[in-house]
Amino acid sequence: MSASPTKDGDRLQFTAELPTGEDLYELLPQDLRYKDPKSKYDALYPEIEEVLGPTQNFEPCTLVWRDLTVHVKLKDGKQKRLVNNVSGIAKPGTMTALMGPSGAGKTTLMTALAHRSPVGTIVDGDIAMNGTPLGDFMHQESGYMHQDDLFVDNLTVIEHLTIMARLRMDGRTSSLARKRRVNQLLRQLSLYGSRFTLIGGLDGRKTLSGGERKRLAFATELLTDPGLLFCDEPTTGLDSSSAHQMMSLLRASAAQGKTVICTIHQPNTELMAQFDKLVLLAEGRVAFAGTSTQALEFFKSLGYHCPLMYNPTDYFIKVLSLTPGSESASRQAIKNVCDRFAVSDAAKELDMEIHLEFHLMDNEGSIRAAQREPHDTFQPPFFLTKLWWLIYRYLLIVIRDPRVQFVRIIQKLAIALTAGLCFMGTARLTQSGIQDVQGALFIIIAENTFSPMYSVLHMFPEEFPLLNRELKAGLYSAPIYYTAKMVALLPGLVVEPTLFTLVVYWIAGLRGSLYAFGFTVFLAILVLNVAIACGSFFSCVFGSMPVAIAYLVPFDYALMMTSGLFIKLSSMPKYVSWIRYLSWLMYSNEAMSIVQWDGVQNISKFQPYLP
Ligand SMILES: Nc1ncnc2c1ncn2[C@@H]1O[C@H](COP(=O)(O)OP(=O)(O)OP(=O)(O)O)[C@@H](O)[C@H]1O
Repeated sequence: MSASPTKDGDRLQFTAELPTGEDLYELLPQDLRYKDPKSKYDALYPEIEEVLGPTQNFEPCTLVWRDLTVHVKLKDGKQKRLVNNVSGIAKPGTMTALMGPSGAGKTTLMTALAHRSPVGTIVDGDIAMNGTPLGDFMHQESGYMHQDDLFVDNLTVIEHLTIMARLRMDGRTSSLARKRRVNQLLRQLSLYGSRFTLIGGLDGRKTLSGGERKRLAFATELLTDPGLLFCDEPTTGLDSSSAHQMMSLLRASAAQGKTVICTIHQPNTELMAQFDKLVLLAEGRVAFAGTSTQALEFFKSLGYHCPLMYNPTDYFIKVLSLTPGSESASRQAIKNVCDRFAVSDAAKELDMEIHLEFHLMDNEGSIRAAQREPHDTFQPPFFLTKLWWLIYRYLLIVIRDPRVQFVRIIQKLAIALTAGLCFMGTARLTQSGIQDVQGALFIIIAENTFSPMYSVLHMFPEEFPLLNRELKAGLYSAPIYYTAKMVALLPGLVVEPTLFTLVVYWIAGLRGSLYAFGFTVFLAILVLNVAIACGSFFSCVFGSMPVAIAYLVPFDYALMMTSGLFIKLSSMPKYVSWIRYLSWLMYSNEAMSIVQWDGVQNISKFQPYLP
C-alpha cells in the first residue's frame, strides 16, 4: 500500500490511495502506541491490524451531491421543504460532520444521501457515488448507523453478528470468511469479552452498556466492509469516554480510507478535532462548509466573534438557532449567514470541486460503469438461507424466554382442568347430554380461538421498528419474515391445543374412539393456527394494540354469533348470515359435532356414555 498524506492542521488528509502502517501509527490513540519508538512500526503493526483490520476489501467512495432539495408530502396534500438547495462532497479517508440546531435538516439530508429516505419523501437534485447516480445498491455499498440502535434483545452479541453476517454478506462468502469477519469485528470494536452477553438480557442478567450497544450497531454496519459510512448521532447518550472511543473507531475507519459522514450534536472540542470537515445546516440550508478553523474565520467576518473559552461548535449552533420570542429576527440573521456563505470563496471552491466531479462523471461515466459496476457484483444470500437464519433467530427468542412458555402451558392446563371438571360425567347420550357435549366442544374451540388471537396482537407492533428497518435494508422480504416467525411458533401452536384438548376431552368423557379423539385434536390445532393468523392480521393492519383490539372485539363477536351455537343459522337474516362463511368457529363446531354424533341414530333410550 502507498499513501500520499498531506497535512491540514493536525489532521492527515488522504487522497484516493490507502495509508501505510506508518501513517496509521500517527493516528492511533496515545495508549495504543508502542513504547519503544525505534521498533514502533514493526511491533505495532499487529495492534494497528487489531484496530483497523488487516484486510481492506472496500472500494474508496466519493459521494457528491448538487442542488439537493428534499420535500415531504403533508396530509393536507401540501409539500413541506426540509432541505433547500444543498450541495457538497465527501471524499475517501475523510470524516464530515453535519451539524446544526435541532430541526435544521441534518437527518433528512443524511438519509437522502444514503438513499434511505422514508416513504413520502421527494428528493430532487443530483447525488452520485463514485460517478454512479444513487440507487438501491447503496444498501450494500454503504453502512448506516441509526441514532436509536434496535436489536433482538434475547440474542447474544455473537449470535446477533453471526445472523447478520448470514443475512447481509454476499451469498458466495465462505463460512470461514464470515466467521473471521465476525471475530475481527468483535476484537476491533472491543466486544470480544462481551460476545456471550445477551444484548438486552432477562431477569437482570448482565446486559450491554450504551457504548457497547453503539459499537455493536457499528459492527453490524461494518460486516460488509462498506467504503461509505453514515452515522446518525453516534455519540448521543454516551458518556465522554464511550463517546471518545466511538469517535476513535470512526476516525480509524476514515484512516483506512473510508468515507465517514456523521450528524452530531454539539461535540466538545476534542471530538470536533476528529472531523476533517464541518457542514453547518440551518433551516434546511448550508450555513457553512469547510474546516472548523475556516468556520471561525467565516463567522468572524460576519461579525460573530466566538468568545474565548467558548466551544466554537456551541457558538455556531447558538448563532444559527431560532431565539424564542424573536423568531423572525433570528430567521433573517440565519438567512443572512446562508446567503453570505453561498457567495463566499469557500462556497465557490466547493462548487468547482463538485462541478468537476459531475463533469468527470458525465465524461467518464460509461467507462467507470463498465469498469466497476459494484452493485452488480453483490449476490444476496439465497432465500432459503435467509429463511433458515430467521427461523433460528425467532426460535432462540422463544427458547430464551422459557418462563413465558411455562406460564402459558400451566395456564392452559388449569383452564382445561376447570372446564373438564365442570363437564365431568355430563357427556351422555340423552337429550340433556347433547347440550353438554356441544358445550364441551365449544369450550375447546373458544379456548383455542380467543386467548391465542389476542395474545399475538402485541407481537407485530413491538417488532415493527426493527422489521421496517431490516425490510428497507433489503435483508429479507415480508413473506420470508412471516414464514420464519410462524415456523418458530409452530411447536407451541401444536403443543398447546393438543394438551388442552387432551385434558378436557378425557375428563368430560367425550366419544372414546381414537379416531374421534385424534380428529378433535387435529381440528383444535387448525382452529388455533387460524386464530393466530387472524390475530396477526389485525396486529399488522392496525399497527398498535389498542386500535387492533378496538376492531377485533366486534369481529370476534360476529364470528361467535355465526358459529351455529347461539342462533339457528338458517333462520338468520340474509344480510348477516353470510358472515358464517368467515367463521372458523362455525366450521370447526360443525366438524367436531359430526365426529361426536356420527352414527348415532337414536337418543330416546338412556345410554350412560357416547358410543
Ligand atoms: N415527515 C415529515 N413531515 C413533516 N415534517 C417533517 C417530516 N420529517 C421531518 N420533518 C421536519 O423537518 C425538519 C428537519 O428534520 P430533521 O429530522 O432532518 O432535523 P435534524 O436536524 O436531524 O433534527 P435533530 O437534531 O433534532 O434530530 C424538522 O423541522 C422536522 O420537524
